[in-house]
Amino acid sequence: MHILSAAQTHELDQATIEEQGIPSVELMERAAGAFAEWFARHFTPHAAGETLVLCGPGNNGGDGLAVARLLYQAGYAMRVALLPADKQSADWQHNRRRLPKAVPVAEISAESLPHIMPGAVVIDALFGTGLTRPLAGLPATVVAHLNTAAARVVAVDIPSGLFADAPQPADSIIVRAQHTVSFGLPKLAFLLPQNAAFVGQWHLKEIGLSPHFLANAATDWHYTDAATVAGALPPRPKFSHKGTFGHALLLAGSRGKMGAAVLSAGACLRGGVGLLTAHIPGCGYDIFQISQPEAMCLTDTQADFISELPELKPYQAVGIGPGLGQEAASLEVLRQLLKAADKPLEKTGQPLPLVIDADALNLLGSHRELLKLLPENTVLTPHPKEFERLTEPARDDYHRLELLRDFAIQYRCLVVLKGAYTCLATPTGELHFNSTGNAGMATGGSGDVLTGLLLALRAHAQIPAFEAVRLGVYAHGRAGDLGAAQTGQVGLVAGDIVRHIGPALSEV
Ligand SMILES: NC(=O)C1=CN([C@@H]2O[C@H](COP(=O)(O)OP(=O)(O)OC[C@H]3O[C@@H](n4cnc5c(N)ncnc54)[C@H](OP(=O)(O)O)[C@@H]3O)[C@@H](O)[C@H]2O)[C@H](O)CC1
Ligand SMILES: [K+]
Repeated sequence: MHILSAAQTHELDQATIEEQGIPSVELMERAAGAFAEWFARHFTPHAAGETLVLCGPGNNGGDGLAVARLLYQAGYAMRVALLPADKQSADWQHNRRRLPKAVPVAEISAESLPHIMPGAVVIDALFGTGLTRPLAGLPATVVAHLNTAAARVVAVDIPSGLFADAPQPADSIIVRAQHTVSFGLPKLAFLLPQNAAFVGQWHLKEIGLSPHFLANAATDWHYTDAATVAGALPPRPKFSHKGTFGHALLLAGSRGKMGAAVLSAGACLRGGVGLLTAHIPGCGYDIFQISQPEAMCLTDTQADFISELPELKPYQAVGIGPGLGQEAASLEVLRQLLKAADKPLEKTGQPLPLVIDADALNLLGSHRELLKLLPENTVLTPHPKEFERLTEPARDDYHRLELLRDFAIQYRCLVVLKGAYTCLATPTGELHFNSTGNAGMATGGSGDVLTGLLLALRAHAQIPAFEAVRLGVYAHGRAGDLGAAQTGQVGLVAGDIVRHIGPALSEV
């Protein structure tokens, strides 16, 4: 699914109206209808009590007026407060006329701000995607008043005061909504941690926007959902054998961190790899062989860390990092691996696929001269702190996305920035935000599981690099969601994610 800029969203509206030959108020009616339907499923008229709709002068306010009418007709007690303006949009005026006389309407002024009881339900329709500057003056006063009222706020399309697609001053006055009911496509702002307190839970409503425009819109921002990855995993042919799905090598573990190697290996096996060999320090032999009998195991001459790179010929992909530690000898192994992997393989003509995680990323961060050795399409899976070590501290979430994109382009690699809405950056500068996963996955070992799964998918000869990573990120999150459905988010551990990789992959 695409993510569009505010300007493109406006073009999308126009394209829909022209293509479908409908008046623009019809599109507003669809949006208001979708909002009212969501509202009615979340609040009974009794639970909502007297509901206040705050309306601005544009089409977001027009949506609010239409919502007030529809909810009034559905039996809700409604009142409306209008922000004064020199000019209101045509569709606003249309819906102002259609508002039943029985709904009380007040004009807002600094002296008469709407009275809001604690716990009251308020629908925020002040500003939407047409916001052109941070709120100031009366609009800012109204929003600050709303934010201190301890109301239950549901935003129409986007919380008022929030830019849909761009950074804004840190002290901007923005509605703090519990829910945001948005139309058509997710807004970039919803996917950034810095906006979570404004957006609350967001819900997407289909309003029949032009599929033709959506398919052809030029954007570097994408949202990976179930439809995106459907069919990405080729069916296993009847006459396949274990060689068909690749032989992966995992370099992982050190004393006290063998669990990372075990979890990562488990995920790789559940990710459908044909064969897995793990190269681990001597101390981990019994632990690893007992807990992962399906994998083969090579032990390093060092007991506590990895100091040797095995012969790479047998392998179709290599993962390095989980539980690795940062010994000087392990750094040398990483250096040798990067050099060896950069030669094109006989079979594919491509460099050996690599997945680099955890301490291997930290080693890259502390020895940045190694970055230029990264073979094309290498997969890096940093969390924001690890990413910062590879680049620089980000000013805000938008700046971090900029750094991420630049890094992926400069080093021609696939960078998976982990977090809620994990973001995959590609060498061509696209950003793909993931839709699956939950806060239960913020637990030790979760990243090791992702590395193992990505390793399995990169070893698969029939899945191109980018598709493999996008699929792996999606399936990892989905496995976490399936796991949390059983354990709850609090009780979820990384092993639960491993156990649900199979079901997650069979869904796609
Ligand atoms: N496809 C869809 O998503 C649909 C969306 N709909 C709804 O329409 C809004 C977008 O409506 P639009 O009229 O473009 O914009 P807004 O309602 O957000 O606001 C525009 C007015 O607000 C003024 N403005 C902008 N910034 C400020 C500010 N900081 N302070 C005060 N006033 C501001 C602006 O005037 P200017 O001064 O900038 O000229 C406009 O008067 C979308 O979010 C949806 O809710 C459709 O209903 C259906 C399809
Ligand atoms: K709004």
